[in-house]
Amino acid sequence: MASPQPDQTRRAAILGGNRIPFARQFGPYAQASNQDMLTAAIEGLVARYNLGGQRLGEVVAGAVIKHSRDFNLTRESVLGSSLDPHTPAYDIQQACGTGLEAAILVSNKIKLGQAESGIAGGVDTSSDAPITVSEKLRTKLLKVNRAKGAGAQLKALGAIRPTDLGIETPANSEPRTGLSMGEHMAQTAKRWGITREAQDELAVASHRGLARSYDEGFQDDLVTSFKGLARDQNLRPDSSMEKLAKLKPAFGKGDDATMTAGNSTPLTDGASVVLLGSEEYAAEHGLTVQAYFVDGETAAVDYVHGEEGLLMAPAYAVPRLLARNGLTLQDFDYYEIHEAFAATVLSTLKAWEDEDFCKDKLGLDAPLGSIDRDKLNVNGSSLAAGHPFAATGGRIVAALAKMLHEKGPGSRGLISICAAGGQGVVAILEGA
Ligand SMILES: CC(=O)SCCNC(=O)CCNC(=O)[C@H](O)C(C)(C)COP(=O)(O)OP(=O)(O)OC[C@H]1O[C@@H](n2cnc3c(N)ncnc32)[C@H](O)[C@@H]1OP(=O)(O)O
Repeated sequence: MASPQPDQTRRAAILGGNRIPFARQFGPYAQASNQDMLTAAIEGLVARYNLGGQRLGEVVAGAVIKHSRDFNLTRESVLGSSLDPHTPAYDIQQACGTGLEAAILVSNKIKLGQAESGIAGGVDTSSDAPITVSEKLRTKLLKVNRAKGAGAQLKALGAIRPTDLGIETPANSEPRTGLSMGEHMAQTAKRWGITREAQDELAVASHRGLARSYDEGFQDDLVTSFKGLARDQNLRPDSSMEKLAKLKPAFGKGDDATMTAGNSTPLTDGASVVLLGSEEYAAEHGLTVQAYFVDGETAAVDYVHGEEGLLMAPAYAVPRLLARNGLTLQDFDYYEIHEAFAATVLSTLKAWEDEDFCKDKLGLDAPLGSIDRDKLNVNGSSLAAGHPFAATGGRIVAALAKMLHEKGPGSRGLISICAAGGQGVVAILEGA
C-alpha cells in the first residue's frame, strides 16, 4: 500500500529549545527529581522566549524511569513553572525516543490546526530511580494497610519475614530477553563487524564536536546552568584514541568485546524541551522560525525472534520516511544519529550500505548508500553529552534546528533515534 503523503499546508515551526546540562549518575543532580529537572528546563525556555503567563496549546513530555507518584509528571512540571496554569500537559513514553515522539505529536497538532503552540520534551534520572519492594512484601504491606484495628495490624505485620525484605530497582535490560541494552548491542556489533577502533574514533569525534560547540558559543542559547553545572559533565574535551584504547570491555565476550565505557553512553540525569508553533504564532510573538518539523516515522523490529538487532529499528524507519518525502539518504546537510553506543551508529550506517540488507529486509532495489561522515553529529552527540533517555530527543531537535537555521532556508537534517523495546523514531527537519 502506498504511504500517504505528508500534509504541508500548515507547517510546524521550531522556535527554540532549552536543556539543563546533562549530569552523570549520582552527580550534581543526585538529589533532583524528574520534576525538578523538567521544570528547570521549561523555566529556562520560558525565560529565553518570554513565555511567562502564556497559555500554550499543549506541553508533551515524559520520562522512561519515573516514580508511581509521577502519574502526570509533565502537568506537574507545567504547574511548577511560570507558564499559564491553564496550559494542558501530559506524559508519553517511547523509551529513548520519547523526546522526539513528543515533538512529532506537538508538530502534528500544530499542522492539523488543533494547536498554535506547544512544548515537547523529556527528562530522565538514573540517580533518583524508583525502588519497589518485593512482591511478597508488597502483598503483606497491603494486608497491614487494610487490617482493621491495632491488633489486626500487628498480626499482619508479624507475618513479614526477613526474607520478604528484598527491593527491586529498574533494570537497564529488556524484559523479554533479560539482556542489557549493551549486551544486545554487542551482538549487533558482531553481526556488522564493527571494530573497536571505529567505535573509539566516533567517540573521540563526539567529544571534540561537543567541546568545540561549547567553545564557539553554539550551546549558549540551548543550555541553561542547573545546580552549578554549566556544561555536560560527561564531556571530556581531551578524549583521545590512546586513552580510549586503555579501557576494558564493558559488553560482549572475547574478541567480540569491543564496547567500553568510552564508546557507550553513560547513565545520565537531565531534561530538555523544544518550543514549537505555527508560523502565525511565531509572527504574533516576534519569534524567529529556526526550522520546520517536516515529518516523522516510527518502526519496530522483532528482536525477540532474532529478526534484527534490538537497536536497529531506525534502519527500517528512515527508508520509509525518505520514500514518503521523495528524498534519498544523501539529500541532507546534517545527520543526527543518536549515539546510544558508537556501535549503534556504525551498524545502522553499515546496514544502509549493505545490498542484501536493503533488498531483503527493507525491500529496496538498491542500497541506500553511504553518507558524508563530515555531516554526522557535527556538534557531538550522546557519547559526549550523555544520554538521559527521554531527554535526548529534545537535545537533538533543538540543536539541529539551530544548525539548519545557521545553514539557511531549505537546508535539511535527518534525526534517527533507537529505543528500547526494538523501536526507532526518526524525523526530517528543514531550515528556515
Ligand atoms: C536506546 C538506547 O539509547 S540504549 C542505551 C541505553 N544506555 C545504556 O544502556 C547505558 C550503558 N552504559 C552503562 O551501562 C555504563 O555506563 C557502562 C557499563 C558502559 C560503564 O559503567 P562504569 O564502569 O560505571 O563507567 P565509568 O564512568 O566508571 O567508566 C569506567 C572507566 O572508563 C573511563 N572512561 C569513560 N569514558 C572515557 C573516555 N571518553 N575517555 C577516557 N576514559 C573514559 C572512566 O574514567 C572510568 O575510569 P576509572 O575506572 O579509571 O575511573
